[in-house]
Amino acid sequence: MDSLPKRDANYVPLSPITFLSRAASVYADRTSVVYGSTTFTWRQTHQRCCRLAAALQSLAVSKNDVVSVLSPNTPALYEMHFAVPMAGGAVLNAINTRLDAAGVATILNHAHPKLLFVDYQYIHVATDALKSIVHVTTSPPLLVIIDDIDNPTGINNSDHLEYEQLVARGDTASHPPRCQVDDEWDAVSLNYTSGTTSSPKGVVYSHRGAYLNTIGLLLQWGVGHEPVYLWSLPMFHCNGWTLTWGVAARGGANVIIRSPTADAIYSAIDAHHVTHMCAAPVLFHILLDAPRRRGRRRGVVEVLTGGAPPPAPLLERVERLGFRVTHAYGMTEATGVVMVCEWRRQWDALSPPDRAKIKARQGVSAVTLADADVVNATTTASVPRDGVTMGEVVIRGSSVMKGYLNDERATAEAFGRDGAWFRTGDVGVVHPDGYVEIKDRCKDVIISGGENISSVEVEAALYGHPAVREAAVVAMPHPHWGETPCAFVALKPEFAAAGEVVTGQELVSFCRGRMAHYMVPRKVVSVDELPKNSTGKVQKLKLRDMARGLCVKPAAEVKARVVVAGEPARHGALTQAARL
Ligand SMILES: Nc1ncnc2c1ncn2[C@@H]1O[C@H](COP(=O)(O)OP(=O)(O)OP(=O)(O)O)[C@@H](O)[C@H]1O
Repeated sequence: MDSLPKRDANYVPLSPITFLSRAASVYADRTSVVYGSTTFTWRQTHQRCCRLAAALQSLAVSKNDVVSVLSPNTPALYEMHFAVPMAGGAVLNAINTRLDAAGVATILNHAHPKLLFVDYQYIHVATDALKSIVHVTTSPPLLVIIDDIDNPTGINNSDHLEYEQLVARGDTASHPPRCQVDDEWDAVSLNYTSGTTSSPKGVVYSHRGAYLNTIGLLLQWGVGHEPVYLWSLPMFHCNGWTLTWGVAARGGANVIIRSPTADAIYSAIDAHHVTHMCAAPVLFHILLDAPRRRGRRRGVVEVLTGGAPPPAPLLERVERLGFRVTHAYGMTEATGVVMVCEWRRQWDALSPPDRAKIKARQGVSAVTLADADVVNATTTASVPRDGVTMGEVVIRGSSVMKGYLNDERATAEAFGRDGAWFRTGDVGVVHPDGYVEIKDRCKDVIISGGENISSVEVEAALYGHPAVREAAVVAMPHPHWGETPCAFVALKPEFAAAGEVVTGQELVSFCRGRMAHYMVPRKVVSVDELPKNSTGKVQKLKLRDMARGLCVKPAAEVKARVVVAGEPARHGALTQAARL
C-alpha cells in the first residue's frame, strides 16, 4: 500500500478558490452576481477574478502579501475572495466596515497590507486611518478606490487606482492567475475577531480549513444546487461564514445588498426569489420590526443564524414570518461554523415554543471538525451528558485557524500546553441526546455565592416576556453573594405606544416563576437599546461597568418597584432609567 505515491492526478491540495474555475466551467451561463441592475454570469465572474489577480501581480503582490479591503457587500468584495489568493497566493483581509478610523488604523498597523481597497463611501474613514499610521510605517498600503459599479459616482481622481480600471488592465497572459495552491496549509485570509471580550485578534485561515468548512456548512445546512443567496450577512464576517466560496461551489446566485435594511431584504426576497440567507440574531429584530412586509406571500426562506445566542422566543417569532431557521454556533478562530443544531424529524411534532427551545441549542459538531467536546477546565475530563454540568467547549479539526498573526502568546494560550485542542472560551452543557447548549462565555458567567449562573439562560427567560424586545444579563457586585445578576432590558416600542407599563418587579416575578431564585436578576435596568459591537454582539463589558455602580442592598430586592419606561428606540443610547 505504502508504495502507491501521491500524484498530481490523485492528490490536489484543497482550496476554496478551485470552486470558481469549476463554476465557470459547469455553471458558465448561470447568474453569479446580482447587484442593483448589474448582473454577471459565472463565466464573467471567473474572467473578472482572473484579470484582477493578474493586475494585482503586476503591482508586485505575491505570496503571503496581505491585501486589505474596506467595503460593504459589493461585487468587488465578493470577487476579491477569489482574486486575491489567485494573485500568487496573497491573503485577503476584509475589514469590518463598522469600525471607526482608529479601529481601521489598528488593523492596518497589525496586518501591514500591501494594498488597501476602499469602497467610495468609506474613503474618509480610510484616509483618516492612513493619516494616523503614516508616522509608524515606512510602507503604507497603496490605496485603490472601489466606485459603485451599478451607479458610478466618478469619485476617483488620478491620484488613485480604481477597481474597474484594475480589472480592465489585468493581463492574464503575462501574469497568469494561480487557480490551485501548492500547499493547502498556505494562508487564504486574515480575519479579525469581533473584539467582544478583548482587542480584536488577527486570525489566519488556511486554504484547507476554508475548503473543508465551506463544504461542511453546505452539507449541514442542506444547500442544494442553484441557491439564490441573499447577502444580508457582511462578507467581512469570517468571509461571510465561508459562503462567499460556498455559493460558487453550488453554482448559486449571489444577491448582493450593501446594507441589510428591512426594505432591502424584503425587496430582494420578493424580486429574486431568495432561497437562503444568513442573519445574526440582531437582524431578526429588523425583520420583525417591519410590519408592512409581514403579510406578504413568499416561499419559505432558509435562514442560518449564529454569531450570538438566539433566544428561543425570538426564533419562534421569526419563523412565524415564513423563515425556516437553522441555528449554528461558530467563531472567527474556527473559520466560521463549529456546530449546527441539526434538525430531527421527530421534533416536527412538538409545539412551536418547544421546537424553538430545542432549536436554540447550538447542536452537534460541524461535519468537517475532527472532534468537539465540553470539558472540565481543570481536569480536562468530558462533562457528563446530563444537560446540567457546565464545562468549556473545546474543538479540533482542520478548519481551526493556523493561529493569530504575530501573536505567539495568544496562539499558545488558545491551543493549550499540548496543542491538542482549541479552547473556545465558551461554557456549555451536553444534553443526553448529545446536543451541546452554550450557556455563556467564560468571562460572562455570573458567580453568585459559589453557584455559576448562565447569563444566557436568564436572558432567554426574559425574552419570553411579551414586552421584552432585547435583554442582557451581567454580574453586579453583591455584598453578601459576591456577584448577582443584573438585567438590562429594552422593551418593544409597541408596548410603550399602547401606554402599557411594565414594572421591573413584574419582570423579576416573571423570572421567579421560571428559574431558581438565586438566578433571578436583583435589578432590572431599562435601556432604549443594548450597546452592540461592530458585529452586532452585545457589549457586556460596558454593561458590567454600569452594573458595577449599582451595588445592591439585599433587602431591596423585595421592596422596590420602579416603572420601566419603554421609550422609542434611539441608536446606541443607554438610558439608565429604571431599576429595582
Ligand atoms: N450560536 C451561538 N450561540 C451562542 N454564542 C455564539 C453563537 N455563535 C457565536 N457565538 C459567540 O460568538 C463568539 C465568536 O465571536 P467572534 O469570533 O465574532 O469574535 P468575539 O469572540 O466576539 O471577539 P473577541 O474574541 O475579540 O472577544 C463565540 O465564541 C461565542 O461566544
